Amino acid sequence: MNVSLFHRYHGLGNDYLVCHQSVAAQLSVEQIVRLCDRNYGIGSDGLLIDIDDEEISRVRIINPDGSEAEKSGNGLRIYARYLFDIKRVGHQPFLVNTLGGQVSCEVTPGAHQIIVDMGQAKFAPSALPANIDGDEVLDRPLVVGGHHLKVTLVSMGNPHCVVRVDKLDLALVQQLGPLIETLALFPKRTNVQFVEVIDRANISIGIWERGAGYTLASGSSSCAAASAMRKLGLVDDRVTVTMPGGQLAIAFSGDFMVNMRGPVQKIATITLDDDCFYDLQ
Ligand SMILES: N[C@H](CCC[C@H](N)C(=O)O)C(=O)O
Repeated sequence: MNVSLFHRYHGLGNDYLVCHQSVAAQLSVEQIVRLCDRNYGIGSDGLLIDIDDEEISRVRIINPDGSEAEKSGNGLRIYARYLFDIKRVGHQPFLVNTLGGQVSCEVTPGAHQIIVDMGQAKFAPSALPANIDGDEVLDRPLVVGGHHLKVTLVSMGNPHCVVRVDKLDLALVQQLGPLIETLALFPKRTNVQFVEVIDRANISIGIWERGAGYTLASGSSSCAAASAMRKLGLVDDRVTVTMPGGQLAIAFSGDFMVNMRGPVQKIATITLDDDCFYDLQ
């Protein structure tokens, strides 16, 4: 493997490695899983692959379990900052293509606050996909692990099962998250958020990510949770989403078009040693 540079960033403690497609082309899925391992690899909540040989920059989002995600909110803010750092973009808004659709990004002055138009929240179960009839699943009863839940299904390009609770309990997120993620109801699995509505402008969420598990923050989860609460009429058009890792600002326009604004920080540029993969066949 030639010199393999990885750029490590985080958005509210949800961290990603970024690499160029030429580096990723040399990696097997097993090696990407190893890269994301926090003991045997560099450690990360996922890998962002920069595809720069198309008219519009494209990012592939790989979860720590090797599965590919259609979209990532923190991932897109980090990718936008990476493109700014390598001088492919400036402070003018620019388009980025993802598996889950095209988004518009903007790096604000100082490059620590990034704005992403995340596209439209969709409530049809088929958009996730979910094996359930009907146009929408809103505050629907669902029993999981003996707990009687109220769930709303939302797609941000990637799937989300939003559980509304009176009081957020992060231990319950970690207990029920993996059960919900892998329900047969979700043929491509799902991300999971538990949501407590604080008032019409504030929600608190706990996150269990598809293919990544418990994370401190999630941009697409913030968009999905805020959209679900907006759909239920419990919040207005501007919502601050508070997570263990910090806060994101969500704003709605039109028909559930979702705008997200939040921080990104660069941690390090890392040169990977081939020996990291020595014990892999
Ligand atoms: N694990 C997610 C992708 C990353 C989402 C999260 N890190 C974000 O910031 O949106 C999925 O499989 O859909």
